[in-house]
Amino acid sequence: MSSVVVEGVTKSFGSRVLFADRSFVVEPGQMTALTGPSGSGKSTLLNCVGLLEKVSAGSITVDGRDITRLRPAGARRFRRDTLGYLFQNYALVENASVRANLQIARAPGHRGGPGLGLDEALKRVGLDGMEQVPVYQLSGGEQQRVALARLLVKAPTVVLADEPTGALDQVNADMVLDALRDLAAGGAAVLVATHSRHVVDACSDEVRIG
Ligand SMILES: Nc1ncnc2c1ncn2[C@@H]1O[C@H](COP(=O)(O)OP(=O)(O)OP(=O)(O)O)[C@@H](O)[C@H]1O
Repeated sequence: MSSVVVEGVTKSFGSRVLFADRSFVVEPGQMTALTGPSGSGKSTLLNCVGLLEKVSAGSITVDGRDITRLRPAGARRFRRDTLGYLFQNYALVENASVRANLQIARAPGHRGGPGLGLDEALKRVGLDGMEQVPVYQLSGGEQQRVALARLLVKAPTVVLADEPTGALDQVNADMVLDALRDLAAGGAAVLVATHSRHVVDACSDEVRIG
């Protein structure tokens, strides 16, 4: 179980301050919506928690460790063992099969929950029978569902989702929200950047920036 403690975080690009002195906590079991106008820095803040961007000031503590101070090897371990993400570009290996993309999620040493088996996860997202298909042959919505299945297999203790229902129809959007809620119910700390009221309503609380 991991809580994410964001304390006094500021992010600037050059002289432009995107957000300043932001503090909030996402507890294990909580699904928090991150909202704010377009350009306010929601994706950037998720990227800071995912260690894809550096904070300009402040700390982000997970399991009592300030992850903004991790060296590259520690950052890699954090991403591999603790973090799961559902971003707009899906971050899948396009030439590999659906099954291979899910197998990567269970790297040795990961510290997530028990997670779903591969077959169960594929069934859950409606992609059973497609294990051998290379990802590049799938539609955008199907790729999004592979990324979701990968999260369910990994069962990470910190989950970051960036506009996870943006490109999906209602049925698939609800599938994504149900899965994220299940991860939270299993003890994950889930942070979801969104403009959608429907997504905010599915969350247990809301942090606004901008
Ligand atoms: N590497 C970078 N260098 C300079 N500016 C950047 C960089 N990354 C993001 N920005 C700027 O920071 C601002 C915030 O972007 P971000 O994508 O975090 O906003 P957002 O709140 O997620 O927006 P949206 O709701 O439209 O997705 C944007 O104006 C963007 O151009």
